[in-house]
Amino acid sequence: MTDHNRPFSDDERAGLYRAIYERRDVRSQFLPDPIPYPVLARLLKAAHHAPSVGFMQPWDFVLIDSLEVRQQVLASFHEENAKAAHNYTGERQQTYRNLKLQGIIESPLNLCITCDRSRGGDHVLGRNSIVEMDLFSTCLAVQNFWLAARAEGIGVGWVSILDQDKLADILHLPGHVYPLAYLCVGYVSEFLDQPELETKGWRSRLPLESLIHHNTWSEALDDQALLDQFEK
Ligand SMILES: Cc1cc2c(cc1C)N(C[C@H](O)[C@H](O)[C@H](O)COP(=O)(O)O)c1[nH]c(=O)[nH]c(=O)c1N2
Repeated sequence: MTDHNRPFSDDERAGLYRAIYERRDVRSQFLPDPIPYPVLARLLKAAHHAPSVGFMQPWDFVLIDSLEVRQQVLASFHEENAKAAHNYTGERQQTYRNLKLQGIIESPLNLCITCDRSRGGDHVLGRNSIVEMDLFSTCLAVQNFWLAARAEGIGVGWVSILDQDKLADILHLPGHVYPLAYLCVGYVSEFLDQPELETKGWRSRLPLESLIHHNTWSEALDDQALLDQFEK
């Protein structure tokens, strides 16, 4: 057996699940400490090892530490967030307005993970029928980055309340490059034990049992032995 085929030890497995369960979207708890380059390099390498359709690797990583650039992005956030608040009324709108939904300036590093839709030419293996597969691949790079960051004690917050075209302009992205994820990145004072939207009463985690279907969408899972596992 080659070394990389060895089974995960209990500790290794526990570490992976810990990163998954204790990863958080961070917006309020950023510390200003810079991320050392060896650590940042490990995170980017983890992102770059995500799966991608046809091994397209459509991502690029735009590292943003300029205050001026971040202020421009923040201005777009404020504009879009003001519009978003109008989707709600009354108490719900007040709750929305009280949510902190970005840490663009407080985090020492912003990172835009982009998707180059033309990488690999016109015919990418596996993207023949469903052309969004490059976007989905880039999301997986985001998740790898996010989980690796959690294992390094670094928080990540995804900010999507932005005007996509303005963001592309601010970052000088060419037309074929899509700004897929705008992330705030930095060490944190703490990781919350639940999603902030849950603690603030916005929305709760759905029961997993209610999301599992059997063979087709219209049939709920009725395998009690499996359902019992989710109680544990
Ligand atoms: C594609 C996408 C886009 C966004 C997010 C996530 C994802 C996946 N999230 C974070 C989101 O609110 C958070 O993941 C959930 O509330 C669950 O919390 P945890 O990530 O488990 O802490 C997010 N959070 C925020 O404060 N502002 C935002 O604009 C966004 N946008």
